[in-house]
Amino acid sequence: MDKIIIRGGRRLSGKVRVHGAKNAVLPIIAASILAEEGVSVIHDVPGLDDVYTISEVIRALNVDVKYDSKAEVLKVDAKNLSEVEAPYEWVRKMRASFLVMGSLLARKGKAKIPLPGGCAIGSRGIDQHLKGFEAMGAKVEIGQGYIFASTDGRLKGTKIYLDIPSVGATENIMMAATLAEGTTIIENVAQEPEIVDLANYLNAMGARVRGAGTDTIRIDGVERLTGAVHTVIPDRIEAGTFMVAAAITRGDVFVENAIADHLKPVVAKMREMGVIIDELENGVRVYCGPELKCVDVKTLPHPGFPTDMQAQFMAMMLSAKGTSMITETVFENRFMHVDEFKRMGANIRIEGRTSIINGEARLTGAKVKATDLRAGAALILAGLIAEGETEVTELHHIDRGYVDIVGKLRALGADIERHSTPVVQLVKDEVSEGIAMAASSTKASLA
Ligand SMILES: CC(=O)N[C@H]1[C@@H](OP(=O)(O)OP(=O)(O)OC[C@H]2O[C@@H](n3ccc(=O)[nH]c3=O)[C@H](O)[C@@H]2O)O[C@H](CO)[C@@H](O)[C@@H]1O
Ligand SMILES: C=C(OP(=O)(O)O)C(=O)O
Repeated sequence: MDKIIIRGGRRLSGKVRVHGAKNAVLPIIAASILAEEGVSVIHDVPGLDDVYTISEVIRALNVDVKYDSKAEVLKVDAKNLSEVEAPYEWVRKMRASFLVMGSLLARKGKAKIPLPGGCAIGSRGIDQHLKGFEAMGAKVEIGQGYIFASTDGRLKGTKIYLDIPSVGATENIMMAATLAEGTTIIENVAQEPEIVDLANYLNAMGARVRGAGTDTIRIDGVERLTGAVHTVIPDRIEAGTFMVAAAITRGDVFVENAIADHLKPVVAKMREMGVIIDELENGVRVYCGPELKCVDVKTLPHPGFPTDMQAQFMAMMLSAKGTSMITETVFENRFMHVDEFKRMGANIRIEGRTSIINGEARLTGAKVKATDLRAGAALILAGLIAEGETEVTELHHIDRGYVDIVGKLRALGADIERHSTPVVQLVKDEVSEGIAMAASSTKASLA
């Protein structure tokens, strides 16, 4: 069993570089299969387990995918796309696999995808995705654990109002609409930077998408799309995680590549806590004095405070003066880290969708498990200030979304190491073109 060991008490300083965004690259890879000809060359693709998973999904559709993990470049040639069924073995590993549905429906007129199911942080419905496809003329059937969608001829452009500004539904419908007949207008859409990045990539492929980043997106359907060159935006959640790492250890860290504009609520709340953040040309410098103040945070769709930073903020609140509160409005079960923090000596109370966090906690190292991706990151952050040794397990969650978090924190001065089983290490070392994909299959079958 892999584990991360942290001995707390070190102040972090130096520079850390943020990788390309997981939540931008996953829909972009799903969109790459829309291209009837030409190769897409996608830069700044992080070597994450989730990237390997979605790559395997599109490979199963007979798409040629090559990943150069050193250069972080992914090449996709989708001209031979022939299959329409995404394999359960990959979809069950990662919900975002469902994002291939819109592209498949648009390009092949049908798609068969296993129901992604719930996950630890919530039930995570897909009704808004399906409502969008149906409004465009698709017939959707659910049975034997699968969703089967089909259309006679092209999808038809129409007006769709989302009941909630779902990130995934916005992306899936956007992709489907690129090849639809006529104009699709989607209202009450998600406005995350990752939506804008997807729209930019689709437009580079020849699509006509306008309004991404606002609450209404208009897509004028085109006949065909071709491969395109694109560079993925930096990961704002990875950036935020390192910003918290700097503040929680009362350190001084330059987070290179962080785009402050994408991090407005995070920056604002950290400043409210007393953290100093200098917005520089190529990143942000984060430092602070010995004392942090308590704050209240409510997670919301963008441009509100991101739910994906909630657990990391809770770790930081444990070291602040006074009582902080977090209200989680996006996912109904995203407080699983609370019990793990308690194992480290935290005093936190949950009342409905709100956590009440008592500050100035004297955290002590303990054996804890990552219950989901960001919970895992938050436990590492807590370990950085805990007295003694913290051991974090269930690292597959963390590997979905952070490239070498241990190496990056160690380079900043943290006392942290990862203990891997030899066979996993062996697989991880396989990095040349194409081999990384095979390695991930091997790794998955070992998981
Ligand atoms: C790969 C990716 O980009 N993942 C992000 C994406 O997830 P994801 O796209 O799954 O998140 P959504 O915005 O769709 O979900 C937000 C909420 O809406 C609900 N919902 C969603 C769709 C639907 O059809 N019906 C429905 O009820 C979900 O259960 C959830 O409670 O946005 C989340 C919210 O910012 C982030 O935490 C995830 O990191
Ligand atoms: C919840 C997350 O991702 P996903 O939607 O891929 O589960 C996340 O990135 O924190």
